[in-house]
Amino acid sequence: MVDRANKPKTLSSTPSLPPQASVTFSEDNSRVTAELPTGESVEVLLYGATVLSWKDAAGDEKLWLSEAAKLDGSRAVRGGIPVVFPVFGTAPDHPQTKSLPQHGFARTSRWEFLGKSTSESMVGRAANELTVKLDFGLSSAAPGLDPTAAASWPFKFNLIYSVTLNRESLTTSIVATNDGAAPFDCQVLMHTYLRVKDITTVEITGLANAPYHDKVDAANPSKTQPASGPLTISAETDRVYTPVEDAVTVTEGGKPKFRVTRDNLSNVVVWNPWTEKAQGIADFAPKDGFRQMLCVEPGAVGAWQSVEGGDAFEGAQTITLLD
Ligand SMILES: O=P(O)(O)OC[C@H]1O[C@H](O)[C@H](O)[C@@H](O)[C@@H]1O
Repeated sequence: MVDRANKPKTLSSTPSLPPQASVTFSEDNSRVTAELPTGESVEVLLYGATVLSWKDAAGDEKLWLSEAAKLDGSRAVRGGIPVVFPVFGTAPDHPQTKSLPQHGFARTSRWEFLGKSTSESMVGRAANELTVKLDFGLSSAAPGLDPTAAASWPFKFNLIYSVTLNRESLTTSIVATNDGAAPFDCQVLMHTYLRVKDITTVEITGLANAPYHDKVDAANPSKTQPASGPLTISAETDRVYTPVEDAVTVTEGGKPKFRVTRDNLSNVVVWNPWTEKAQGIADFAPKDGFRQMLCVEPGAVGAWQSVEGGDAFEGAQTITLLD
């Protein structure tokens, strides 16, 4: 007699396949959102092509966005990931860019949504992992271009900005093409506001031995990060690093949280306004919100990138979730 309870199980002839999963996607005239079948999501405002939100599968937000951020196109978004182009800060001594407002015009122009693409890979945490890429464009001929740009920066250019989401990471990349004959100089930066729970328990590694420009210490700005020990934040911090290492890691409460890697972006700005500066920033809310944010901003801002007619500058950041 066959002992049915102990009979080895045999595979059925056709293994059951997972249901066809796809990316959920929505678009209106102000923003674009995409959600992976596993729940991770990203939301991008056309104004500035600003990433407003990046959530993991559990719905936990990874970016800090001010409660007073203007999302109506009246000013650059305070939080998320604004795109800085073609100047970081202001450059009163640089003839081409001296008339531009702080951080240029990419973050104050309305970008066009160019489309989405999805791909599947077998690598990573899960087989059949989906990746979604959202592409945005801004050119010198675009109707959404900030009018101050047209008046102050008379170059022919085309920008493609791509936001790529998968289960573990978010990548933002830019291609800045010179469509004219005259060369132009530019700087590029991704002004990422990372969300943390408590800035006093945050440690930043990957900056060892890195020279930096300390914007808070105007009298003595040229410094070098010590060879050992992480960077911690306990006061206003505004530093333009040129890291020696490839990745900057943010840990919180001793646990790795984010790894930020760069492609062709040789600088990393670390910014936290702390108490007084936050008080003075009109769209920064709540005023103690600096405790829940840390800007880690990959960019090419230490020098000018000179782009000849027909050439392009490309750069990217990838933020990987470690927790
Ligand atoms: O107020 P914003 O123009 O958005 O600039 C916010 C901050 O951006 C960067 O991190 C700069 O290094 C800071 O000096 C600046 O204060």
